[in-house]
Amino acid sequence: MTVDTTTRPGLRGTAALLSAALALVWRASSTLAMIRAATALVTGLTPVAIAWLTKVMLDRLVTHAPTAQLLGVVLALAGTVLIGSLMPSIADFADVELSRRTRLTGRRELYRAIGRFGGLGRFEDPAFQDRLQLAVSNGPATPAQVTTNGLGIAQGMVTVAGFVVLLAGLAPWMAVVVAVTALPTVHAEFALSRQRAAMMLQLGHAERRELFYADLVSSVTAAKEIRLYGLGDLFSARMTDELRRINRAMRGMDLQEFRVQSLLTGLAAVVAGGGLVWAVLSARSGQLVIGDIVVFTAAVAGVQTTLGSIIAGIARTHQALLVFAHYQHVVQAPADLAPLPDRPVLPVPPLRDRIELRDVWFRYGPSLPWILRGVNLTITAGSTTALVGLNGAGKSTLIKLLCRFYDPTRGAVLWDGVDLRQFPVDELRRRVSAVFQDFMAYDLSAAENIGLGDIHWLDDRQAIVSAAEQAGCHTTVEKLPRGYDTLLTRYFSPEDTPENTEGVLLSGGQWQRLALARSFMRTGCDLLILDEPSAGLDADAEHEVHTRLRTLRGGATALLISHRLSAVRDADTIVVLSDGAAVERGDHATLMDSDGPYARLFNLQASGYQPAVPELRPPTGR
Ligand SMILES: Nc1ncnc2c1ncn2[C@@H]1O[C@H](COP(=O)(O)OP(=O)(O)OP(=O)(O)O)[C@@H](O)[C@H]1O
Repeated sequence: MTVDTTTRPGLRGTAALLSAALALVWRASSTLAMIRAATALVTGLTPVAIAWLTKVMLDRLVTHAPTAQLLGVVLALAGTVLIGSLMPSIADFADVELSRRTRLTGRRELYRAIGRFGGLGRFEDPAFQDRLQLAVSNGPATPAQVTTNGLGIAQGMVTVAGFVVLLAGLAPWMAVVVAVTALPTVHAEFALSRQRAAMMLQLGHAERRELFYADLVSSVTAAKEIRLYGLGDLFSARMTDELRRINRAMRGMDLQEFRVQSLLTGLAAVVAGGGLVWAVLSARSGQLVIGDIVVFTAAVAGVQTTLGSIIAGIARTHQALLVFAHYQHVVQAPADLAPLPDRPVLPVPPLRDRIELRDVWFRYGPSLPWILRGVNLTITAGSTTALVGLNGAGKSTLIKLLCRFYDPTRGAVLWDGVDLRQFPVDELRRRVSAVFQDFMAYDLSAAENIGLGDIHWLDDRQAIVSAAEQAGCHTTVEKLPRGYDTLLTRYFSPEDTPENTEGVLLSGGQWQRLALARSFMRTGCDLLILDEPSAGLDADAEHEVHTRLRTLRGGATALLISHRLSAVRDADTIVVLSDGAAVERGDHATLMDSDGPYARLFNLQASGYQPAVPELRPPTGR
């Protein structure tokens, strides 16, 4: 794991984080923020006013002041107590509501930022995932925590300032002693908050693993294998191990905090006790009157308690800011797909001529092996190109580059001669439709599962039905209990139909047809990519999909990946990818004549032995 610099952001960094957190709260609700600030000011002044009014009342009582004056101060005292006791409820309400609204705004801005990540690289970076996890789980709550704690600090400062003024009138040295004893507390609290924030980041990794095992044990997707292979206990044990590790780290931190707090409380008690002895002795010698002792005691206790809470508030704010730093890191992350320097950004024109991969080299990380090694490949506009090759040859990787989920490590992908990096990525993707090998099965209705292929037509039932017809799944969907409105999951239940509360699960091949229908929603796209579109289809369906592909793609350029070579023999061009390079290309007849790797694989499948994965061997014993 990389060392995290956000645990020590420095003074300027802290100030920037603070203003960003406060700005987020202000965006969430400026009115509530102002109400909360007002309650902090009033609450801060209340204890000082009470102490002072108590002193005045006692002095008037001792000096036998007129009843009206005495009652006046009693009424003022009662009014102050009343206002003071109302403030916490108002502050609590404002805090909770402000926190709710800030979380909403924070989450919205965070997910908008995540949506702006154009590529996939960040999602595969464990260090970034740790930050992301922290940003998602705790980040949006931190600005409200910063504000509440910040106002608590301001409120405490008002109280301390008031008490120090009162205390300085009686014993200036005591004000100095109380302030000096606060210094070790400040230091200790800062150190603790830094440690806690660093621990949270480190635990993020363990928490993700714990969540991973917890999800596995309770997920319907994993339920079959877990039961068949008897993995439940293993995964539960791993989950509890992670949880134990997390608890151990947190317990260690709590204990350390407990020890430091106890020491500091002891120090404060010694100072307060010493002060009280002095005050009592001074009163006996006539230097102080009874009201002075009340003010003195209230001021020492008030200053110490409030200083304690100010310091704890600063530490909590500091810690919340350190967590907020991860949120900011994610929200402000620069574009992960950098445009080409010194080249203009261009609108994406409709594909007229060809897509070309020119000497493309690619690896998923600097320390990972090369997956594509100098691929040169031309995909002619309006034609069907099939990409074939053994498992791991790099076929899916190549289409990920075409969709610009990653940029080539070396070389370029050109769209009618223009480097893909010169196009706005969203615009490029609007010209592409795809069925990925690991396509999504959404826990939504059948109509939505198809309509998501083009959200502009999400509510257009006619467009959805027509896409389903093209993919050959219209009849299947129509026969579902609620037709296109049937929920394709048993994870949720339909909200509006109490008499029919169960969703329906589809078979693998049926899901694949739905994914195909989803890709057909995007009519008028320039490039249609089908990565193993027929792997889960029965023989009839496979034949139908491939024979109809020419009409289905409606003039678009098609790129087809399949292990069933009979399915791609009609393609205009077949490209064989081997070990990260395009080793053969041509139409079926040409490649068969040349008797190379394609012909060998084709003959192997045609001979009756038709594995979907040609090189797959039966597992050997260990
Ligand atoms: N996100 C990733 N991070 C790191 N390595 C990856 C990633 N995705 C794929 N690889 C590696 O890249 C290589 C090529 O994978 P790819 O999925 O492109 O092969 P393929 O030709 O589509 O294989 P198959 O026929 O099995 O689908 C594999 O060795 C795989 O381990």
